[in-house]
Amino acid sequence: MQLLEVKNLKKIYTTRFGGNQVQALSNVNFSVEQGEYLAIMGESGSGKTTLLNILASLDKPTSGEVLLNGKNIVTIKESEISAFRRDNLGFVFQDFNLLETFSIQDNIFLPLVLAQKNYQEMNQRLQPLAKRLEIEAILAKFPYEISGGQKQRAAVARALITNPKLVLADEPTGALDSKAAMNLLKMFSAINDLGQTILMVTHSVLAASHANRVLFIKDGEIFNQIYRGSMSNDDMYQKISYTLSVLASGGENLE
Ligand SMILES: Nc1ncnc2c1ncn2[C@@H]1O[C@H](COP(=O)(O)OP(=O)(O)OP(=O)(O)O)[C@@H](O)[C@H]1O
Repeated sequence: MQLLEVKNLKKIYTTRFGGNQVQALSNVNFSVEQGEYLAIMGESGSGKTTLLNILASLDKPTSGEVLLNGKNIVTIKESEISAFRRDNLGFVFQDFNLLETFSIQDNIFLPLVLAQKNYQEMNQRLQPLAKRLEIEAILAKFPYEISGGQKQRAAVARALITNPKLVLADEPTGALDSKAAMNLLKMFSAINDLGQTILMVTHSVLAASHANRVLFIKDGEIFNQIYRGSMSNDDMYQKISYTLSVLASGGENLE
């Protein structure tokens, strides 16, 4: 079943001074199946953040459609956007975005508090998640007392606790050392194996090599896609590296 459909997406920024126009997305089309794990790559300035912001309903496209479960999120009323985001999407950011004055448990509870769930339900949802993400021992701690890897696992728990249809991750391993990054990627794979749909924007070949499909953006358009098929993570790594090297040399001659 198709969870997300992106159709003819275009985004033109008009700069405040001088009225210059920048075409960040020129014509983006792709869809994501329920349960997929998709990575989006592309050189700096290719339009990844612009795309993610539109998928997160933080920004509007100039034209085009984004359908989540058939509902066009581009036309949702401003007054309904926060609730829509809270009920359908989970976010994982590069720099964790945890509130420093809240305990880890309260950070994870936050989206449910905003959705006015009672404590018993919040706790029932937290326990299996905390176990799976190996953060049971740090729930009472504060962000400044734990490692980057632990912070990111707490952020993943916060993203998952609402049972979102789609998890959007923006460079989730960007601030982690290699061991913590690998640990997080294993957890993402395990979460995806349980059926969670994940869309991750990343510059990291290692991170993208864990996804089931990698989509490359060049100059605001989809340039190429790699499907995992029966490939191992190592095979994916090689193929992604090759595609990025072709992209960096101008994008010609891709086999
Ligand atoms: N608010 C804005 N106003 C004007 N131009 C913008 C704005 N945001 C992004 N752009 C331009 O749109 C294009 C795409 O930018 P975007 O940030 O989406 O790229 P990116 O692929 O995420 O880059 P990076 O990997 O460096 O984060 C770039 O040319 C950028 O300069």
